[in-house]
Amino acid sequence: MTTTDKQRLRIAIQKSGRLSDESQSLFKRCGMKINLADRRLLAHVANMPIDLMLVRSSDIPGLVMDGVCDLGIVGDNTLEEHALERDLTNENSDYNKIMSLKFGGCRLSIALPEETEYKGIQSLDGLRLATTYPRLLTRFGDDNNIKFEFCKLNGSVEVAPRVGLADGICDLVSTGTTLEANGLKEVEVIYQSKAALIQGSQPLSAEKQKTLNTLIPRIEGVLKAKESKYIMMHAPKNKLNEVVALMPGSETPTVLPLAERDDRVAIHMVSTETFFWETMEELKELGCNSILVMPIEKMMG
Ligand SMILES: Nc1ncnc2c1ncn2[C@@H]1O[C@H](COP(=O)(O)OP(=O)(O)OP(=O)(O)O)[C@@H](O)[C@H]1O
Ligand SMILES: O=P(O)(O)OC[C@H]1O[C@H](OP(=O)(O)OP(=O)(O)O)[C@H](O)[C@@H]1O
Ligand SMILES: [Mg+2]
Repeated sequence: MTTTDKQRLRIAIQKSGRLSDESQSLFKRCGMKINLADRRLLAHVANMPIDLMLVRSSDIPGLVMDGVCDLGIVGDNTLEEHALERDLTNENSDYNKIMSLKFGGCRLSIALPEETEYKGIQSLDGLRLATTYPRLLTRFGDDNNIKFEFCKLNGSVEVAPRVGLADGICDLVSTGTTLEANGLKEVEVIYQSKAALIQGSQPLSAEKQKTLNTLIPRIEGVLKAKESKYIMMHAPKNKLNEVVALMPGSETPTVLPLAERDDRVAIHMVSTETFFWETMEELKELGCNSILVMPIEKMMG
């Protein structure tokens, strides 16, 4: 490893799968020019001292905990499962969660064949469940005083009950389509997950820390901008307070006069929460018109 390599912040992200596009696009929006040649597993960022390591998501917690990578983007589910596994074998399981990101939302749930009558948590005692997450499932069992048998599968978990491998499953659910397609019903949610940016517990060199200090506000800015909208409209001057009160998470609006209209003004403001059609309809009822809702690319300060 050259000295220059040592000064470059190394970040592990998923190579391909549910988190890979969002992870790359987050960093691109932070201004990184990523040199992603086909099949290259260590991508240099051309304009910042950062390298992206493209790996399986299940390897990311270990790479960060062992200090091979300085940072990583991984689902809470994978992270927590790996940490519990390492605790069991007395391996280092330390990490810092820098922030939760706003993608990769899913839940870890227990599901049973649709025809099984579900009689509450205690009725799960003694069942054999297929899962990729035996540690999280055991913790749920311990918290509820029940025991499971496992069948560890790393993919296609939903097929296990149909082929007689298990009584039910414990797997990730987002829309519920996969459960439905496999004749399963969700009976208990045991863990809620989102993608997270994590850091190893080892201190960073001064150069790497400097890069991280630049990167964090940029990520926060991108995440904030994602939910925020720039809103413009024309509003009746005498309804100004009611209009502003309707705006979700808005900061002080800019109020501008309109040429040749004393009774109406133009309002510009940033709304930091999801802006719904219903709000636009209410604004219209208050007499607003020319309502424009525009995406914001970056935010700072
Ligand atoms: N259906 C889903 N909807 C939203 N997020 C999901 C969904 N399934 C998984 N995830 C999240 O994305 C992460 C990666 O899932 P994905 O299926 O792409 O990879 P994997 O097969 O679990 O892992 P690996 O990269 O090790 O092969 C999961 O750990 C979870 O946090
Ligand atoms: O509730 P849904 O929206 O249907 O999503 C749930 C499915 O998504 C994940 O698998 P994925 O599609 O990532 O396939 P994999 O088994 O290859 O990881 C998860 O393991 C479920 O099978
Ligand atoms: Mg998957």
